[in-house]
Amino acid sequence: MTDLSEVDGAADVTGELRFDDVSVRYGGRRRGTTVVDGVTLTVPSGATVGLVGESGSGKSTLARAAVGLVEPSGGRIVLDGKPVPRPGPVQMVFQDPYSSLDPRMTIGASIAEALPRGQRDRRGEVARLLEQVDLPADRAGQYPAQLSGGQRQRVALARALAARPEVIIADEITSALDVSVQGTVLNLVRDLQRRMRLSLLFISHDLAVVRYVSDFLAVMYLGRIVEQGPAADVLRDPQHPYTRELLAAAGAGVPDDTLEGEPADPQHPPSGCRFHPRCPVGPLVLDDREICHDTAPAGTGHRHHAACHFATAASAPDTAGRTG
Ligand SMILES: Nc1ncnc2c1ncn2[C@@H]1O[C@H](COP(=O)(O)OP(=O)(O)OP(=O)(O)O)[C@@H](O)[C@H]1O
Repeated sequence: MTDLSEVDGAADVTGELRFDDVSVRYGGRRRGTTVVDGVTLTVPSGATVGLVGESGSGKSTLARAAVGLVEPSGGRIVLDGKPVPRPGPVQMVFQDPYSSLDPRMTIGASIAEALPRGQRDRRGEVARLLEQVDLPADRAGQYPAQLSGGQRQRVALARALAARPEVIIADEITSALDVSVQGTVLNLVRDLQRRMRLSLLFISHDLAVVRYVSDFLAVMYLGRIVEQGPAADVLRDPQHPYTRELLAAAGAGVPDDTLEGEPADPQHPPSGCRFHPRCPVGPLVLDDREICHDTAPAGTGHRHHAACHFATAASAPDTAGRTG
């Protein structure tokens, strides 16, 4: 069984971010809600992992846990096998560049603030960072309100790069942007990731966007990873019924929040397989869906694996009764 962490093989690689059986609970032990539930996921060094799933599936919460904005209630998050140092090597870029930049600070000051202590020639370094995100150095004297949404997101990226990160977590970074600039920001992120050999966890509900940048894909549903693997494999041969739904919706240009079935409610997650109330596959292969109703499928974490009792059911209907 190959874990994504083994993909690169080399032991001395840096920038490998690993979520190891991570859970996050909001609202206290008794009455709280577990919105991330036992997630195991690796962002291999220098690779891009796309994390998809509908709104509320826990993607942002997982990301926030990686940068210390929320505390996991279980499991651990490690960078190259050690607890993630703060601040520094793991940087997050958020959906809304308006709220992530201080409106009272010039662009240059915002970026300079994120530079490591002891950085020499701070002005020159800010200019270099602006250049890296395709902005002229004279923008440094301007304020966020003087920039377009796309330009502000470039500044947010420059600010993240200022900290000399090994890993960038990009959470819906193109969703709030005008459609006309989404492509250029996406290209920029992809180019920077490759050029600087960054590890990138790229979060989006939009599969069309994610497939464009990702080496690996992870699909999240109600706090759990339901499928993960090399992007090409997952896209060519999706194993989980939810992944297939997402792909079909993306192919038809349908927003994922219009998928059929009961909306997922993290406060009352279904028993067994969390997807079972919406699943089109269980009833096809089994007279009753007892196993789907009663038993959570084994988690993912393998080279290409889906957490479904009938993972290959759509492509091989004769697997009825299989419980793997
Ligand atoms: N600070 C919080 N306190 C309580 N519940 C929260 C908090 N933040 C998020 N949640 C809940 O946790 C669940 C997961 O939210 P999260 O934002 O991680 O999902 P997501 O997949 O990123 O969705 P979206 O794309 O809409 O942000 C949701 O039900 C949300 O309402």
